[in-house]
Amino acid sequence: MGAREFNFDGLVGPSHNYAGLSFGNVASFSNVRSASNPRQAALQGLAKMRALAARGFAQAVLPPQARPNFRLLRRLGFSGTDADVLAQAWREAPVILACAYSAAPMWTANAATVSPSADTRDGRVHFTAANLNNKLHRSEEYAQATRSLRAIFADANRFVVHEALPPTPAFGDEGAANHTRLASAHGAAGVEFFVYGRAEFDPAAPSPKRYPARQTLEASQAIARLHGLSPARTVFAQQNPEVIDQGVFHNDVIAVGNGNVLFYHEQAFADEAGTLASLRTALEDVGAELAPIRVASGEVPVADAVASYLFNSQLLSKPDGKMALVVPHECRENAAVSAYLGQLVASGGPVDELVEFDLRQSMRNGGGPACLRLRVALTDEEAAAMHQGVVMTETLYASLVAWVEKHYRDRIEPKDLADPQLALECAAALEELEALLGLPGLYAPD
Ligand SMILES: N=C(N)NCCC[C@H](NC(=O)CCC(=O)O)C(=O)O
Repeated sequence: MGAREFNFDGLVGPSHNYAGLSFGNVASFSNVRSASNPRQAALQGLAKMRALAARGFAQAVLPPQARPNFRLLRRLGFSGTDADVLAQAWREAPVILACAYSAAPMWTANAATVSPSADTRDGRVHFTAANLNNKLHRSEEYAQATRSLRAIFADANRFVVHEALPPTPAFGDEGAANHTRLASAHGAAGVEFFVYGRAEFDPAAPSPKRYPARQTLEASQAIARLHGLSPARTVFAQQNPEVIDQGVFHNDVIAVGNGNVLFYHEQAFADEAGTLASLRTALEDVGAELAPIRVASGEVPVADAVASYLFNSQLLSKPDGKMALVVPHECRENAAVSAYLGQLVASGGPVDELVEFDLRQSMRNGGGPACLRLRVALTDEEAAAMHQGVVMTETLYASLVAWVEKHYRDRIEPKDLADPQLALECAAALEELEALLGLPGLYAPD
């Protein structure tokens, strides 16, 4: 039975803006209050999807979320007509207004954790939407993410979309940004690798001092239980708290895995040797051998990895058995990273090609190629059973480009969030998108 990895990229929403909402995410903080270009952001994301689909990689799209989040604003005491709510929030709490307008659901690596059917006890594909409770602007994404995933993966015989974990610090969950799957092939049983930043119920465990650890061990363990994963093929490892304090707010900023390859920085994990040993043992259980690609600090310092997003790359298996590394342009602009990449593809190892994209609009908020996609490995039967309207084709690409050009602004500054017209534009865009993707009622209120 054939199986492929679909990358579900987030379609950037019409309110993409820079509000400095993510403490611990260096790019988000440094670009606070600069002007964004939502139209360009969406087109950059679509160009990546189109190019990878054209290469034969399985590519799909996850829709944006309704913004502004009036439910959040009203829950926080802003009242009256929609225009009154926006005006009052702008006057009294512009940061809360920015949270309600955030287009952060574009980073679909944080939408959910996904376990393919080859790994789960009941043989279904399991999804758990991430509660993202570390940041106000992301803390309600799980509701629409759950709804969108249930609409796309509706066949209960093959798919299950769990409720998000309790939204409390003990279960801080950031989805697939801290989860990697290693396997000999996408359809084969694999090892699920969860990386956490802190352990709530173990006060002695090390934790970062400066920036928050967003993912807990307890959340990762709960997901492994919910998804029915085999303990012998599940590895939990702690992220190095020192790199969290240097801006590595998710594991996918310092490591990425695909097939039997783990591409990682030597400082990624609290216990590098122990983590590799656990992965090796677990992989033996599925008859595979770990192929680590270790990047030393002498080759690429952590600061360069964070600035360039070298590890926030997509590692994609090609039909010839080799892998392509999908990187942002920033990797070419960083001397150490560019030199490293030149050696990597010439080394005769598993990665023999670089594919570069201009994703600057997303990068300025701390989102690289890997943040923008959720990996869903599906058998051919499962792929046929999901909703087909989200699969990237030339036709869908052309319709989405026309839709973006019709509805999106090319500039949003902080003051624009107070403009009631922007809210109307966002609503009109999403109403049309439901029809375009063949998902009527996607944004219907609960
Ligand atoms: N690494 C992965 N998988 N995802 C990147 C997420 C970036 C996102 N940025 C933001 O939410 C910035 C929004 C703002 O500041 O306006 C975040 O920090 O959660």
